[in-house]
Amino acid sequence: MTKDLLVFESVSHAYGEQRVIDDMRFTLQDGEIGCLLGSSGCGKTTVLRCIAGFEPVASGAIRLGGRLLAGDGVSVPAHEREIGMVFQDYALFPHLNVEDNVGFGLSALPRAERRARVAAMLDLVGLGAEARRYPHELSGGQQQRVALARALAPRPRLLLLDEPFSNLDVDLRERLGREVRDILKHEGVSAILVTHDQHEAFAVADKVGVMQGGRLLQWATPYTLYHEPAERFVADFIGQGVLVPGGVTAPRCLSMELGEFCGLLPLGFATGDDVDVLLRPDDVVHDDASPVQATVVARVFRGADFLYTLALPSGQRVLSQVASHHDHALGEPIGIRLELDHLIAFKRQ
Ligand SMILES: Nc1ncnc2c1ncn2[C@@H]1O[C@H](COP(=O)(O)OP(=O)(O)OP(=O)(O)O)[C@@H](O)[C@H]1O
Repeated sequence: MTKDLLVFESVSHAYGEQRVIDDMRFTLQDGEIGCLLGSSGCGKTTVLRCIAGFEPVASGAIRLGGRLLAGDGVSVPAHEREIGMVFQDYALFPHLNVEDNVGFGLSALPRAERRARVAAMLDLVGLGAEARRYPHELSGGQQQRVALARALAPRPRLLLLDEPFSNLDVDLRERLGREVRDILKHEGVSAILVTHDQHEAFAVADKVGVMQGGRLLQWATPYTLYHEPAERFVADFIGQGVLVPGGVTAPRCLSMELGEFCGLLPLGFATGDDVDVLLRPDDVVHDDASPVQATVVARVFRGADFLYTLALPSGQRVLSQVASHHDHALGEPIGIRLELDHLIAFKRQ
């Protein structure tokens, strides 16, 4: 049975007059990895700082495992919140070796217990052989693993990770992201990750929250965000796709340049509504037999497939993902059709 761990209840925060978190609500279940995703300055780090206890909340409440951490005149000091943190720049102590870094927060434990916990944490992150090395003798990825081991050692109830992989190169970022997910799941530790990298969010997190200008637009699984974006911004921000114009011609029937589609439009639209329809590259299928032709205006070879940008007769652009043996030149017309199993549409204002 799932249990609420972190509950964010209508939290707002301002730096002076500037409101940077606006009535934000979400719940992280016990054992879940959540991610806050958004572009620079949208307030992600401020949310983490409020959870960690480095910033007060202006209104609302934050609870962890049923305990009120902040709000209603309460503010539990940061060191009493049972929360661990991992930062972008690792923040290791340069004068301590790896095992002393990892054991730093364990001074209350008896010596033997502390040594055992440090050894277990180093094994967990695959750095048992590096225990006596100093941070400057390690690669960036190894340093981040030490930071993770140090944060997990005191058995926090929640781990906060602020852009933990952004100083690493792309390959390592992906690998470490998967590793960190496996480690957190193995230890049963819940976490909140902050990133502006959508691939990272999808690879690591169970739930992702898309933020814009201090607001949380949607908090959902990566699958739901991709297939059922709740707002136009989320549709645009998550994955690749183009919003194309269409009109509702009958109940649940939509007409657009690429044809008429009935039965797929969600409820909530009225005949006569003008809408924008989200078309993902995998919705637009290359088919030589199709009467609908589009012209290749840009192409990116991605190994397994091409991502074509195509112009419809009206000039409207769409993206199409096509298997890589279909090699078409710029300017060439190709047949396309839509293959939709559901429709995402937004009413045009
Ligand atoms: N200590 C501060 N005092 C005043 N304003 C701040 C402070 N920290 C952040 N801000 C402002 O609050 C807003 C949100 O900042 P925050 O760091 O939370 O965003 P972010 O989404 O984490 O951005 P990034 O991805 O660039 O780190 C920004 O406009 C920022 O300029």
